[in-house]
Amino acid sequence: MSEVEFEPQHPRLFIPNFLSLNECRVRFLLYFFLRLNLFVFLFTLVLVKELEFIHKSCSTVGYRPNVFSTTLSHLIATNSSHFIIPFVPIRERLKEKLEQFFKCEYELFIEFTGLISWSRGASIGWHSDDNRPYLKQRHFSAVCYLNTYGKDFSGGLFHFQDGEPASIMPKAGDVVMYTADDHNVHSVDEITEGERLTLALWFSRDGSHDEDVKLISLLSQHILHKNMADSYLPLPASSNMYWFSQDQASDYQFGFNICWARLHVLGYDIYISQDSGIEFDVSELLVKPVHLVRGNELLDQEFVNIMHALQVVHFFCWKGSALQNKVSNVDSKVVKVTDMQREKISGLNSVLLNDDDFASRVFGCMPSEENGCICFDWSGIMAATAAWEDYASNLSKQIHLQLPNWRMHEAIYDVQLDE
Ligand SMILES: O=C(O)CCC(=O)C(=O)O
Ligand SMILES: [Fe+2]
Repeated sequence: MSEVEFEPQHPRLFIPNFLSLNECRVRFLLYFFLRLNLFVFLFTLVLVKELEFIHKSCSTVGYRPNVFSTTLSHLIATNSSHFIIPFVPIRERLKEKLEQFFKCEYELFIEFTGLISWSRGASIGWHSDDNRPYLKQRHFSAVCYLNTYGKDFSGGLFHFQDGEPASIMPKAGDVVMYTADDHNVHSVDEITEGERLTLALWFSRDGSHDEDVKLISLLSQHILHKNMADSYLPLPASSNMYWFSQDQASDYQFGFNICWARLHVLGYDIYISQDSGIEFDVSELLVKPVHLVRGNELLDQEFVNIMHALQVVHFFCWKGSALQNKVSNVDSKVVKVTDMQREKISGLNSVLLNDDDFASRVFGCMPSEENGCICFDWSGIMAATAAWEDYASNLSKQIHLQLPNWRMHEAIYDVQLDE
Protein backbone atom coordinates (compact mmCIF):
# COMPACT_ATOMS: atom_id res chain seq x y z
CA MET A 1 0.00 0.00 0.00
CA SER A 2 1.37 3.44 -0.79
CA GLU A 3 0.66 6.85 0.75
CA VAL A 4 -3.06 7.54 0.30
CA GLU A 5 -4.15 10.96 -0.98
CA PHE A 6 -5.94 13.47 1.18
CA GLU A 7 -9.74 13.05 1.05
CA PRO A 8 -11.38 16.20 2.51
CA GLN A 9 -14.09 14.15 4.20
CA HIS A 10 -11.55 11.83 5.79
CA PRO A 11 -8.30 13.68 6.46
CA ARG A 12 -5.81 10.87 6.97
CA LEU A 13 -2.50 9.55 5.75
CA PHE A 14 -1.01 6.09 5.61
CA ILE A 15 2.79 5.92 5.25
CA PRO A 16 4.41 2.57 4.64
CA ASN A 17 7.95 2.17 6.00
CA PHE A 18 7.92 5.51 7.80
CA LEU A 19 10.56 4.40 10.29
CA SER A 20 13.14 3.36 7.76
CA LEU A 21 12.48 6.42 5.63
CA ASN A 22 12.86 8.83 8.49
CA GLU A 23 14.84 7.37 11.28
CA CYS A 24 18.30 7.38 9.89
CA ARG A 25 20.39 10.48 9.45
CA VAL A 26 23.19 8.60 7.76
CA ARG A 27 20.81 6.92 5.38
CA PHE A 28 22.17 8.55 2.26
CA LEU A 29 25.75 7.81 3.18
CA LEU A 30 25.03 4.21 3.84
CA TYR A 31 22.87 3.89 0.79
CA PHE A 32 25.97 3.75 -1.33
CA PHE A 33 27.44 0.94 0.67
CA LEU A 34 24.54 -1.35 1.29
CA ARG A 35 21.80 -2.73 -0.84
CA LEU A 36 18.69 -0.66 -0.20
CA ASN A 37 16.40 -3.49 0.89
CA LEU A 38 18.77 -4.81 3.48
CA PHE A 39 19.44 -1.29 4.64
CA VAL A 40 15.76 -0.32 5.03
CA PHE A 41 15.13 -3.54 6.92
CA LEU A 42 18.05 -3.02 9.29
CA PHE A 43 17.15 0.52 10.24
CA THR A 44 13.50 -0.27 10.84
CA LEU A 45 14.62 -3.09 13.05
CA VAL A 46 16.94 -1.06 15.28
CA LEU A 47 14.35 1.35 16.63
CA VAL A 48 11.53 -1.19 16.61
CA LYS A 49 13.57 -3.63 18.68
CA GLU A 50 14.73 -0.93 21.06
CA LEU A 51 11.18 0.28 21.72
CA GLU A 52 10.02 -3.31 22.11
CA PHE A 53 12.77 -3.86 24.69
CA ILE A 54 11.66 -0.76 26.62
CA HIS A 55 8.01 -1.76 26.57
CA LYS A 56 8.53 -5.37 27.55
CA SER A 57 10.70 -4.39 30.49
CA CYS A 58 8.80 -1.29 31.73
CA SER A 59 5.10 -1.58 30.83
CA THR A 60 2.21 -1.47 33.27
CA VAL A 61 -1.39 -2.55 32.85
CA GLY A 62 -3.11 -0.21 30.43
CA TYR A 63 -6.29 1.76 30.09
CA ARG A 64 -8.44 -1.03 28.63
CA PRO A 65 -8.77 -4.77 29.29
CA ASN A 66 -5.80 -6.79 27.95
CA VAL A 67 -3.89 -3.62 27.06
CA PHE A 68 -0.43 -2.68 28.44
CA SER A 69 1.21 0.70 28.25
CA THR A 70 4.51 2.50 28.77
CA THR A 71 4.11 6.24 29.05
CA LEU A 72 6.99 8.70 29.23
CA SER A 73 5.85 10.01 32.62
CA HIS A 74 5.85 6.44 33.91
CA LEU A 75 9.45 6.02 32.74
CA ILE A 76 10.40 9.12 34.72
CA ALA A 77 8.50 7.97 37.81
CA THR A 78 10.33 4.60 37.80
CA ASN A 79 13.83 6.09 37.59
CA SER A 80 14.05 5.15 33.91
CA SER A 81 13.95 8.64 32.38
CA HIS A 82 16.91 7.75 30.20
CA PHE A 83 14.63 5.50 28.11
CA ILE A 84 13.00 8.67 26.79
CA ILE A 85 16.07 9.26 24.60
CA PRO A 86 15.19 6.69 21.87
CA PHE A 87 11.71 8.25 21.54
CA VAL A 88 12.97 11.76 20.84
CA PRO A 89 13.83 11.64 17.10
CA ILE A 90 10.83 9.53 16.06
CA ARG A 91 8.45 11.72 18.11
CA GLU A 92 9.86 14.83 16.44
CA ARG A 93 9.63 13.38 12.94
CA LEU A 94 6.08 12.15 13.41
CA LYS A 95 5.08 15.66 14.51
CA GLU A 96 6.88 17.28 11.57
CA LYS A 97 5.27 14.94 9.06
CA LEU A 98 1.82 15.37 10.55
CA GLU A 99 2.08 19.18 10.64
CA GLN A 100 3.32 19.27 7.08
CA PHE A 101 0.59 16.97 5.78
CA PHE A 102 -2.25 18.70 7.63
CA LYS A 103 -0.78 22.14 6.89
CA CYS A 104 -0.46 23.27 10.49
CA GLU A 105 3.28 23.79 10.85
CA TYR A 106 4.37 24.97 14.31
CA GLU A 107 0.77 24.92 15.52
CA LEU A 108 0.68 21.57 17.29
CA PHE A 109 1.79 20.20 20.62
CA ILE A 110 2.31 16.54 21.42
CA GLU A 111 -0.35 15.73 23.99
CA PHE A 112 0.55 12.10 24.72
CA THR A 113 3.24 9.58 23.75
CA GLY A 114 3.06 5.94 24.68
CA LEU A 115 3.98 2.42 23.76
CA ILE A 116 0.76 0.45 23.75
CA SER A 117 0.44 -3.29 23.41
CA TRP A 118 -2.72 -5.27 22.94
CA SER A 119 -2.79 -8.92 23.90
CA ARG A 120 -5.26 -11.70 23.20
CA GLY A 121 -8.84 -10.53 23.76
CA ALA A 122 -8.14 -6.77 23.37
CA SER A 123 -10.18 -4.84 20.79
CA ILE A 124 -11.89 -1.49 20.32
CA GLY A 125 -15.17 -0.81 18.50
CA TRP A 126 -16.05 2.18 16.28
CA HIS A 127 -14.88 5.40 17.91
CA SER A 128 -13.16 8.70 17.26
CA ASP A 129 -10.15 9.52 19.44
CA ASP A 130 -11.75 12.67 20.90
CA ASN A 131 -14.94 10.89 21.92
CA ARG A 132 -14.89 11.72 25.64
CA PRO A 133 -15.27 15.15 27.24
CA TYR A 134 -11.77 14.80 28.74
CA LEU A 135 -10.28 13.94 25.31
CA LYS A 136 -11.58 16.99 23.42
CA GLN A 137 -8.10 18.51 23.34
CA ARG A 138 -6.96 15.69 21.02
CA HIS A 139 -6.96 17.00 17.46
CA PHE A 140 -4.76 14.53 15.60
CA SER A 141 -3.59 10.94 16.11
CA ALA A 142 -0.56 9.06 14.85
CA VAL A 143 -0.05 5.34 15.26
CA CYS A 144 3.28 3.80 14.39
CA TYR A 145 3.20 0.02 14.14
CA LEU A 146 6.08 -1.75 15.85
CA ASN A 147 5.26 -5.29 14.92
CA THR A 148 3.52 -7.17 12.17
CA TYR A 149 0.14 -8.80 11.58
CA GLY A 150 0.42 -12.52 10.81
CA LYS A 151 3.95 -12.73 12.16
CA ASP A 152 3.78 -11.32 15.69
CA PHE A 153 0.03 -11.45 16.28
CA SER A 154 -3.27 -12.44 14.68
CA GLY A 155 -6.44 -10.36 14.60
CA GLY A 156 -5.87 -6.67 15.33
CA LEU A 157 -6.65 -5.24 11.87
CA PHE A 158 -7.41 -1.51 11.91
CA HIS A 159 -10.54 -0.29 10.05
CA PHE A 160 -11.88 3.14 9.12
CA GLN A 161 -15.68 3.22 9.01
CA ASP A 162 -15.71 5.26 5.76
CA GLY A 163 -13.27 6.33 3.06
CA GLU A 164 -9.91 5.00 2.01
CA PRO A 165 -7.89 3.12 3.08
CA ALA A 166 -10.74 1.10 4.58
CA SER A 167 -8.44 -1.25 6.49
CA ILE A 168 -4.83 -1.38 7.61
CA MET A 169 -2.87 -4.52 8.18
CA PRO A 170 -0.22 -3.45 10.73
CA LYS A 171 3.38 -3.90 9.65
CA ALA A 172 6.45 -2.85 11.67
CA GLY A 173 7.55 0.61 10.54
CA ASP A 174 4.24 1.71 8.96
CA VAL A 175 2.38 4.77 10.24
CA VAL A 176 -1.19 6.00 10.04
CA MET A 177 -2.16 9.60 10.88
CA TYR A 178 -5.68 11.02 11.07
CA THR A 179 -7.79 13.74 12.63
CA ALA A 180 -9.10 12.68 16.03
CA ASP A 181 -12.67 13.83 15.26
CA ASP A 182 -15.64 11.99 13.76
CA HIS A 183 -14.29 12.29 10.20
CA ASN A 184 -12.12 9.32 11.12
CA VAL A 185 -14.24 6.84 13.03
CA HIS A 186 -12.20 3.65 13.34
CA SER A 187 -11.96 0.31 15.14
CA VAL A 188 -9.43 -2.44 15.87
CA ASP A 189 -10.39 -6.13 15.60
CA GLU A 190 -9.88 -8.39 18.57
CA ILE A 191 -6.36 -9.79 18.98
CA THR A 192 -6.59 -13.57 18.79
CA GLU A 193 -2.93 -14.46 19.32
CA GLY A 194 0.38 -12.76 20.23
CA GLU A 195 0.95 -9.18 21.41
CA ARG A 196 0.34 -6.25 19.02
CA LEU A 197 2.65 -3.29 19.72
CA THR A 198 2.34 0.35 18.64
CA LEU A 199 3.82 3.73 19.39
CA ALA A 200 0.78 6.00 19.78
CA LEU A 201 0.84 9.80 19.78
CA TRP A 202 -1.90 12.38 20.10
CA PHE A 203 -1.53 16.02 19.15
CA SER A 204 -3.34 19.15 20.32
CA ARG A 205 -3.60 22.73 19.13
CA ASP A 206 -3.95 23.74 22.78
CA GLY A 207 -0.60 24.55 24.38
CA SER A 208 -1.95 23.89 27.86
CA HIS A 209 -1.89 20.19 26.95
CA ASP A 210 1.73 20.18 25.86
CA GLU A 211 3.26 16.89 27.07
CA ASP A 212 6.79 18.32 26.75
CA VAL A 213 6.21 20.98 29.42
CA LYS A 214 4.89 18.38 31.87
CA LEU A 215 7.69 15.93 31.13
CA ILE A 216 10.43 18.57 31.45
CA SER A 217 9.07 19.60 34.82
CA LEU A 218 8.99 15.96 36.00
CA LEU A 219 12.48 15.33 34.60
CA SER A 220 13.82 18.39 36.36
CA GLN A 221 12.46 17.19 39.71
CA HIS A 222 13.70 13.65 39.20
CA ILE A 223 17.11 13.86 37.70
CA LEU A 224 18.69 17.26 38.05
CA HIS A 225 19.76 16.83 41.65
CA LYS A 226 20.51 13.16 41.51
CA ASN A 227 23.75 11.27 41.57
CA MET A 228 24.38 10.11 38.01
CA ALA A 229 26.00 6.82 39.03
CA ASP A 230 22.77 5.19 40.16
CA SER A 231 20.38 7.15 38.04
CA TYR A 232 19.57 4.28 35.70
CA LEU A 233 18.63 1.52 38.15
CA PRO A 234 14.86 0.97 37.86
CA LEU A 235 12.47 1.51 40.75
CA PRO A 236 9.15 -0.31 40.43
CA ALA A 237 5.91 1.67 40.59
CA SER A 238 3.13 0.58 42.94
CA SER A 239 2.36 -3.12 42.66
CA ASN A 240 -1.22 -2.69 41.42
CA MET A 241 0.15 -1.07 38.25
CA TYR A 242 1.74 -4.42 37.39
CA TRP A 243 -1.16 -6.61 38.46
CA PHE A 244 -3.06 -8.11 35.56
CA SER A 245 -6.43 -9.73 35.99
CA GLN A 246 -9.00 -10.57 33.38
CA ASP A 247 -11.64 -8.22 34.74
CA GLN A 248 -9.14 -5.48 35.65
CA ALA A 249 -10.26 -5.68 39.28
CA SER A 250 -7.16 -5.46 41.42
CA ASP A 251 -7.88 -8.82 43.00
CA TYR A 252 -4.73 -10.59 44.12
CA GLN A 253 -6.47 -13.97 44.02
CA PHE A 254 -6.87 -14.07 40.25
CA GLY A 255 -4.30 -12.82 37.83
CA PHE A 256 -0.56 -12.26 37.82
CA ASN A 257 2.22 -9.77 38.24
CA ILE A 258 3.19 -8.82 34.69
CA CYS A 259 6.95 -8.53 35.41
CA TRP A 260 6.95 -12.01 36.86
CA ALA A 261 4.85 -13.29 33.95
CA ARG A 262 7.05 -11.73 31.27
CA LEU A 263 10.07 -13.52 32.77
CA HIS A 264 8.11 -16.73 33.17
CA VAL A 265 7.01 -16.95 29.50
CA LEU A 266 10.70 -16.72 28.56
CA GLY A 267 11.47 -19.65 30.89
CA TYR A 268 12.83 -17.80 33.95
CA ASP A 269 11.89 -17.93 37.61
CA ILE A 270 12.84 -15.48 40.32
CA TYR A 271 14.42 -16.19 43.67
CA ILE A 272 14.35 -13.61 46.47
CA SER A 273 17.19 -14.33 48.83
CA GLN A 274 16.38 -11.94 51.66
CA ASP A 275 14.30 -13.64 54.30
CA SER A 276 11.44 -11.67 55.66
CA GLY A 277 8.27 -12.19 57.62
CA ILE A 278 6.21 -10.10 55.19
CA GLU A 279 7.04 -12.18 52.15
CA PHE A 280 3.60 -12.04 50.66
CA ASP A 281 3.25 -8.31 50.60
CA VAL A 282 3.52 -7.83 46.83
CA SER A 283 4.74 -4.24 46.95
CA GLU A 284 7.57 -5.32 49.30
CA LEU A 285 8.53 -8.16 46.96
CA LEU A 286 8.90 -5.85 43.99
CA VAL A 287 11.64 -3.80 45.61
CA LYS A 288 13.77 -6.69 46.89
CA PRO A 289 17.00 -7.94 45.31
CA VAL A 290 16.46 -11.05 43.16
CA HIS A 291 18.32 -13.87 41.44
CA LEU A 292 17.41 -15.36 38.08
CA VAL A 293 16.60 -19.07 38.02
CA ARG A 294 16.25 -21.36 35.08
CA GLY A 295 15.10 -24.93 35.69
CA ASN A 296 17.38 -26.27 38.36
CA GLU A 297 20.05 -23.57 38.00
CA LEU A 298 20.41 -20.25 39.77
CA LEU A 299 22.65 -17.40 38.63
CA ASP A 300 24.69 -16.26 41.60
CA GLN A 301 24.43 -12.60 40.73
CA GLU A 302 22.07 -10.21 42.42
CA PHE A 303 19.78 -7.83 40.55
CA VAL A 304 18.56 -4.83 42.53
CA ASN A 305 14.92 -5.77 41.95
CA ILE A 306 12.70 -7.66 39.52
CA MET A 307 12.58 -4.72 37.06
CA HIS A 308 16.36 -4.79 36.83
CA ALA A 309 16.31 -8.55 36.11
CA LEU A 310 13.51 -8.08 33.57
CA GLN A 311 15.42 -5.31 31.75
CA VAL A 312 18.56 -7.42 31.53
CA VAL A 313 16.67 -10.46 30.20
CA HIS A 314 14.89 -8.36 27.58
CA PHE A 315 18.13 -6.61 26.71
CA PHE A 316 19.54 -10.06 26.02
CA CYS A 317 16.48 -10.85 23.85
CA TRP A 318 17.11 -7.61 21.93
CA LYS A 319 20.87 -7.96 21.44
CA GLY A 320 20.78 -11.77 21.26
CA SER A 321 23.66 -13.53 19.66
CA ALA A 322 25.89 -10.43 19.77
CA LEU A 323 26.18 -11.06 23.51
CA GLN A 324 26.71 -14.80 23.52
CA ASN A 325 29.99 -16.38 24.52
CA LYS A 326 31.35 -13.08 25.78
CA VAL A 327 31.86 -14.25 29.35
CA SER A 328 34.10 -17.12 30.31
CA ASN A 329 33.74 -17.70 34.07
CA VAL A 330 30.10 -18.73 33.82
CA ASP A 331 30.35 -22.08 35.59
CA SER A 332 31.50 -20.52 38.81
CA LYS A 333 28.44 -18.26 38.79
CA VAL A 334 25.78 -20.90 38.16
CA VAL A 335 24.69 -22.98 41.15
CA LYS A 336 22.14 -25.74 41.66
CA VAL A 337 18.85 -24.70 43.23
CA THR A 338 18.49 -26.22 46.72
CA ASP A 339 15.25 -27.81 47.96
CA MET A 340 14.66 -24.89 50.27
CA GLN A 341 15.16 -22.37 47.47
CA ARG A 342 12.84 -24.42 45.24
CA GLU A 343 10.14 -24.28 47.88
CA LYS A 344 10.46 -20.50 48.12
CA ILE A 345 10.41 -20.09 44.33
CA SER A 346 7.24 -22.18 44.06
CA GLY A 347 5.66 -20.26 46.93
CA LEU A 348 6.28 -16.96 45.16
CA ASN A 349 5.05 -18.32 41.86
CA SER A 350 1.81 -19.37 43.47
CA VAL A 351 1.26 -15.82 44.74
CA LEU A 352 2.53 -13.76 41.81
CA LEU A 353 1.66 -16.03 38.93
CA ASN A 354 -1.17 -18.12 40.21
CA ASP A 355 -2.28 -19.16 36.75
CA ASP A 356 0.57 -20.28 34.48
CA ASP A 357 -1.59 -20.97 31.45
CA PHE A 358 -3.31 -17.64 31.79
CA ALA A 359 0.07 -15.81 31.71
CA SER A 360 1.17 -17.79 28.65
CA ARG A 361 -2.09 -17.03 26.86
CA VAL A 362 -1.61 -13.30 27.48
CA PHE A 363 2.12 -13.00 26.72
CA GLY A 364 2.81 -16.04 24.56
CA CYS A 365 4.49 -15.39 21.18
CA MET A 366 3.12 -16.52 17.85
CA PRO A 367 4.96 -19.61 16.69
CA SER A 368 7.26 -18.36 13.93
CA GLU A 369 10.89 -18.82 13.09
CA GLU A 370 11.97 -15.28 13.92
CA ASN A 371 9.97 -15.23 17.15
CA GLY A 372 12.03 -18.09 18.54
CA CYS A 373 13.98 -15.81 20.90
CA ILE A 374 17.22 -17.47 21.87
CA CYS A 375 16.66 -15.86 25.25
CA PHE A 376 18.70 -18.37 27.14
CA ASP A 377 22.36 -18.90 27.83
CA TRP A 378 23.85 -17.91 31.21
CA SER A 379 26.97 -16.43 29.63
CA GLY A 380 24.72 -14.30 27.41
CA ILE A 381 22.75 -13.12 30.46
CA MET A 382 25.99 -12.21 32.27
CA ALA A 383 27.25 -10.34 29.23
CA ALA A 384 23.84 -8.65 28.93
CA THR A 385 24.08 -7.45 32.53
CA ALA A 386 27.28 -5.55 31.74
CA ALA A 387 26.16 -4.38 28.29
CA TRP A 388 22.80 -3.21 29.71
CA GLU A 389 24.69 -1.11 32.26
CA ASP A 390 26.79 0.54 29.52
CA TYR A 391 23.69 1.14 27.42
CA ALA A 392 21.67 2.60 30.31
CA SER A 393 24.48 4.76 31.65
CA ASN A 394 25.14 6.11 28.18
CA LEU A 395 21.46 7.06 27.77
CA SER A 396 21.54 8.53 31.24
CA LYS A 397 24.50 10.74 30.31
CA GLN A 398 22.64 11.85 27.20
CA ILE A 399 19.55 12.88 29.11
CA HIS A 400 21.66 14.87 31.57
CA LEU A 401 23.29 16.65 28.62
CA GLN A 402 20.04 17.32 26.78
CA LEU A 403 17.84 18.38 29.66
CA PRO A 404 19.29 21.92 30.07
CA ASN A 405 18.47 22.61 26.39
CA TRP A 406 14.99 21.16 26.75
CA ARG A 407 14.41 23.33 29.82
CA MET A 408 15.61 26.42 28.01
CA HIS A 409 13.35 25.85 24.99
CA GLU A 410 10.50 24.21 26.92
CA ALA A 411 10.55 21.49 24.29
CA ILE A 412 11.90 17.97 24.00
CA TYR A 413 13.91 17.79 20.81
CA ASP A 414 16.91 16.02 19.36
CA VAL A 415 19.73 18.32 20.49
CA GLN A 416 22.77 18.03 18.25
CA LEU A 417 25.60 17.90 20.75
CA ASP A 418 29.18 18.27 19.67
CA GLU A 419 31.29 15.20 20.37
O1 LIG B 1 -3.61 0.69 17.51
C1 LIG B 1 -4.32 1.11 16.61
O2 LIG B 1 -4.24 0.71 15.44
C2 LIG B 1 -5.36 2.17 16.94
C3 LIG B 1 -5.69 2.24 18.39
C4 LIG B 1 -6.85 3.16 18.68
O3 LIG B 1 -7.71 3.33 17.89
C5 LIG B 1 -6.90 3.89 19.96
O4 LIG B 1 -6.15 3.60 20.88
O5 LIG B 1 -7.73 4.82 20.06
FE1 LIG C 1 -8.57 5.22 18.26
